[in-house]
Amino acid sequence: MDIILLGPPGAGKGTQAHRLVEHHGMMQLSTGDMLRETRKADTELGRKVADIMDSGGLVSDDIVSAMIDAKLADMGPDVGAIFDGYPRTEHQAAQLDEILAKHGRSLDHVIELEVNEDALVERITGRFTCANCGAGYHDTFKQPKVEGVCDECGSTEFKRRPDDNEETVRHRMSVYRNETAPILPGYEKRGIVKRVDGMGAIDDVTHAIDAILA
Ligand SMILES: Nc1ncnc2c1ncn2[C@@H]1O[C@H](COP(=O)(O)OP(=O)(O)O)[C@@H](O)[C@H]1O
Repeated sequence: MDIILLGPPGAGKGTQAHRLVEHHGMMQLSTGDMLRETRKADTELGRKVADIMDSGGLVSDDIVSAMIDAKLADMGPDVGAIFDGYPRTEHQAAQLDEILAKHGRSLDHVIELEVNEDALVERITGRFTCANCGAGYHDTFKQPKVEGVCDECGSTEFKRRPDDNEETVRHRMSVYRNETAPILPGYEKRGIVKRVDGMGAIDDVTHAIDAILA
């Protein structure tokens, strides 16, 4: 089963994708995570990607689609893919259709996490993750149970994303509205869009997604 998790920055796509990986043995394909790896390299591409990400703009469609194509080539046909942060433009959506067809796969659901944009800025600017296992936390909403220690793996190292500041977040929201939201009508015509209230508790959102996948 292949699905897209869709929603603005901070909607909780990454959090829910991690849970789907744990509960359903699916594979998370996050172009944001892939690009964060790419930017670490001291190469021309790494520096270009870092500049674009820090401004909140979009990396080129061909670069991200090639990354997705390469990941799917390595995946067994029975492992479900969770597309997280991809596709983000109408061109990427068309590219994904071609890539899926090439690998003999198809989309089952596009799950849209519906959220209130004003709340997102607070969510995003307060978030941080475990540097070791990637577990997500928040200054106000979800501190580790023991201060400074990851609940999941015990690590004491945490990190914040450089693009999680208010100015960049607001730009990423407008990019979502202008570039990404327009891909929804195409999927709606195919009857595969499912909407989930992304403002509820993390567990409630997970239950709603589980019900769609069941
Ligand atoms: N599919 C994509 N197409 C173009 N750029 C992307 C794509 N995925 C991620 N990026 C780049 O990486 C940044 C971070 O993406 P992501 O981790 O998905 O964060 P968020 O959903 O919180 O904005 C984006 O702002 C953009 O610059």
